[in-house]
Amino acid sequence: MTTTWTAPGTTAVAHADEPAVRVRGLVKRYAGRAVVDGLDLDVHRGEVFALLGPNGAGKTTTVEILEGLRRRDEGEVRVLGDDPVTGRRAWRDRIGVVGQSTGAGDALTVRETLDHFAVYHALAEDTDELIAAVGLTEAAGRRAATLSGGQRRRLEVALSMQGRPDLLFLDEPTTGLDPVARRQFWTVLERLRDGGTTILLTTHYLDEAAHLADRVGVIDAGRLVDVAPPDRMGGERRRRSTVRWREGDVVRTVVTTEPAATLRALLASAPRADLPDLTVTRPSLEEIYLELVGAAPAPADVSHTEDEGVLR
Ligand SMILES: Nc1ncnc2c1ncn2[C@@H]1O[C@H](COP(=O)(O)OP(=O)(O)OP(=O)(O)O)[C@@H](O)[C@H]1O
Repeated sequence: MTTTWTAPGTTAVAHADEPAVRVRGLVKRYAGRAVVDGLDLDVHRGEVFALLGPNGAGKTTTVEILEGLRRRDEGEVRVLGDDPVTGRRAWRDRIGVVGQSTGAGDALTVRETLDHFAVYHALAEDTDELIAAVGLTEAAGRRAATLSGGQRRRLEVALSMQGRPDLLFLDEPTTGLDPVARRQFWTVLERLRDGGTTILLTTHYLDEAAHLADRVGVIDAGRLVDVAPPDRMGGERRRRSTVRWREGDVVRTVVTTEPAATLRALLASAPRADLPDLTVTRPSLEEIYLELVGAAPAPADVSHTEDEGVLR
């Protein structure tokens, strides 16, 4: 697996300053209920963007609207400069899609599957190169039905790359894969990104978002509630540190935006005291995410304690 993939459009982009995806005020209703509710989103060319959010938040609905598979009720959507509703074959060929369920037939081998689907593309990529790019060379002669979950996902990615897309959509690409297969899969995606392909993926794995994404968007109840690089997600909340130590059997905690000052005060107040189990931690992406989607206590809970540096 040494091939670096190069998306052809990256060398001849017509509107280089236009984002790959631009969404404004997107609304989708089912039975009168808005499941996407005024969503704004930009995905820049060449970036990996991860969409996170609880079950039912509207991720798949949004992505399928961008792919042209579902119709929107309101809002503006531009994908590679075109409206997906009117996108023609040339536009569709610039887009790769990996959905939640597989579309690959089981009776054909990996190589036969790729050859079979090649006819759907105006300019299909060479089958052996695709197989090498996703690391399936050893399994090229095996029937799709006998592939493991991870190998199957690779085959789907190979299929999605067949038209040499500029933009790749992946809906929960690593769900069900074991930790080793997930990391191998990340390598495939990183190679695509390095070749210039823009990637929009949805995931429930925060470590996946943190590892792969240039930017993460959190969607909740059909709206984007935060967008940032993974290490800056949560804005001010991110700056909160928790200083924790043990006094006898009691664990003491201070939540503060100035951990150095807290540590100095602590040491000054008890110069000879030991501070067993002392730790200073920042909120993880998972903690920030849980707060953003309302599944963890809001930061207001601790801000009073933070300001006063009260031990509790
Ligand atoms: N065809 C449909 N008809 C009616 N309701 C739908 C339809 N498709 C989706 N929904 C509803 O829209 C909401 C958003 O669904 P969507 O699949 O976009 O969520 P999601 O964020 O992708 O969730 P998950 O993480 O579980 O995949 C859900 O309440 C779902 O039940």
